[in-house]
Amino acid sequence: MITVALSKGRLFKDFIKFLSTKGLNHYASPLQENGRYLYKIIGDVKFIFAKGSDVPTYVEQGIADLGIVGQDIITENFFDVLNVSKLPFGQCRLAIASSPNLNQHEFKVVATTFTNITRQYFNEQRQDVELIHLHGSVELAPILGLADAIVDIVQTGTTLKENNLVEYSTIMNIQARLIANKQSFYIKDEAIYRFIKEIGVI
Ligand SMILES: Nc1ncnc2c1ncn2[C@@H]1O[C@H](COP(=O)(O)OP(=O)(O)OP(=O)(O)O)[C@@H](O)[C@H]1O
Ligand SMILES: O=P(O)(O)OC[C@H]1O[C@H](OP(=O)(O)OP(=O)(O)O)[C@H](O)[C@@H]1O
Repeated sequence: MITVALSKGRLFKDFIKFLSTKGLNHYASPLQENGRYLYKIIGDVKFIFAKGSDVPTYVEQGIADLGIVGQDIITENFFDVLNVSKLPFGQCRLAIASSPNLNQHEFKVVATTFTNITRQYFNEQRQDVELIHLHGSVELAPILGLADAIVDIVQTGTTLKENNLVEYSTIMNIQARLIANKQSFYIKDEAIYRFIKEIGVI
């Protein structure tokens, strides 16, 4: 038995679609059954449903052998896990955004959930900014004057557009990643290989 930690939000929906397009309905169908279940065993795979930012913790600690998580989460935080491969879903980007017609080089206060990535970016730009950490609805910050700009995830661009904000720069492109516990990857190599081959990741 191997354990796979899944993000239970957007990436979960994307993963189900990914499984369906590959004809892997023996996984997709039971996974999408309604309910408040926290894990599901399908054949010899146990899927656990966690918050995206907690997925690498379950993998790092060896509770899960594999995990599916956004690149943003594993870049923002250091986790001692194996970054096995990219997955063909969850595409989005981390971008600097604010009201139109401003000069990015004059931003002094930036609000974001991703303070580590943002700090590194502005350090590399040699631009001194104060960071404000927010947990969500980050777009409110420049609108209400809490910050000059934000660094946040942009996918379709709808949230920015509907709030009269524009993108200034892309900081990083993001997609889902398959990660693995370092020990499991060697100890449970056969079972892990069977699963990742079955879902067509290698
Ligand atoms: N529009 C988007 N907004 C946020 N994340 C997105 C978006 N598009 C793709 N992603 C990716 O999805 C990941 C979030 O996945 P998911 O929603 O499954 O996580 P979650 O933590 O369970 O959800 P939530 O944070 O909404 O509770 C992000 O880390 C990012 O890589
Ligand atoms: O470009 P778009 O397709 O509009 O997607 C981007 C929006 O989606 C995410 O927010 P989410 O819905 O997760 O809410 P949150 O801001 O409260 O975290 C992200 O933080 C942006 O606000």
